[in-house]
Amino acid sequence: MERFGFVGLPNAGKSSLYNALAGGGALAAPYAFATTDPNVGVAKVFDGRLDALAAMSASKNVVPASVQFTDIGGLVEGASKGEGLGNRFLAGIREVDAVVYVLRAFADADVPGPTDPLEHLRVLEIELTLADLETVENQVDKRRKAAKGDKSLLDEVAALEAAQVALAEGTPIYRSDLAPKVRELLGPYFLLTNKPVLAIVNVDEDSIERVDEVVAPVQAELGDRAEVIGACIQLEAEAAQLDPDERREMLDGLGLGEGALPRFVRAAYHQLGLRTFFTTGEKETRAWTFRAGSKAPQAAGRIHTDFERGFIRAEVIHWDELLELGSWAKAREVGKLRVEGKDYEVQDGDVLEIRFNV
Ligand SMILES: Nc1ncnc2c1ncn2[C@@H]1O[C@H](COP(=O)(O)OP(=O)(O)OP(=O)(O)O)[C@@H](O)[C@H]1O
Ligand SMILES: [Mg+2]
Repeated sequence: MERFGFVGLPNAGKSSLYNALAGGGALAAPYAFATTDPNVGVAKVFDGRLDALAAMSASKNVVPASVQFTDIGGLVEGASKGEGLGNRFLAGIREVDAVVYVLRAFADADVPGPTDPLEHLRVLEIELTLADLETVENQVDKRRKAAKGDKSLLDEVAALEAAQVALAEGTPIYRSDLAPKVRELLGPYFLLTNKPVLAIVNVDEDSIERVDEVVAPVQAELGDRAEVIGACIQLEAEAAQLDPDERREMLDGLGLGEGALPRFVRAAYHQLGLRTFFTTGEKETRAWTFRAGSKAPQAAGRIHTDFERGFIRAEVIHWDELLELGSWAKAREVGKLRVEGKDYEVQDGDVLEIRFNV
């Protein structure tokens, strides 16, 4: 399952975000290094399309897509050199698929630390960049030597050298102009700044009405390199403790609609290049995750490896078209189910039925 790692300074709201997504379980406290060991949880990907399809099919079981996330301890200036519990914390996110920056913008006299999200961003990126620079410096000579005997490594060495230049200038890889191909060659080094980034700006309750204003400078700084979302994580975490009806009432009362979390999880999901297809029936309606650009057999393989191995064809209809027709049987009757073969590129929102033979 795809995994996100939260990073941020102490008291930024990482554990609160974890609790908001997981419905509790992590210690959120107004002192630095409240979190010492990583918390790993699973978040459902809220998806109105899934609920609509489940209602249409009167499904007994509804299964949303889900992603994993890791909450680690706060990083401080010097973390890359072992300050605080830095090195240990950083190890906890080496292998995540994407990084979520939790940037504090809330003021609270009882919670120590800076409240300017740009300052959080600055310190955070310095630490991640320095940690990566150290990794690259440790590897580049070794790889150069290895490349003497194995010319196939030359591209990788060039990629490391390019990364070293960018990082030494203080540029995180994801913000550098390194080509996608070069970034791919750096994959084996699990660089922290070579992952997609999503930022969440944690505002105070009084600022939720002008959240765009608070988010703007961060979005301006990151440009199109990262998506930025504003939320009062504390409120979202409190809402997450309630049962669904009460939660809706609370969030609605605050003018927050469904709340920021569903949007956050969807954005995170999208950022990773993840997409959803559905299967639906009386027994179950389910959302399945696949990578953007996948062909039908690979996408079907997310359901079961046999579906990929023995793939024959898929019957396909887009979710909204199916919903309009009202049932799978009706869609078949009026000839709206498309028959697609091995080369079909599955689209986000497709509803599939797989024919296979093993
Ligand atoms: N939007 C907010 N407004 C007010 N208080 C908040 C907000 N978000 C979080 N807090 C509070 O700030 C404190 C720190 O939050 P939390 O423990 O989630 O931070 P953290 O990033 O996990 O810190 P650490 O790195 O020390 O583990 C908690 O007391 C939490 O309740
Ligand atoms: Mg914490």
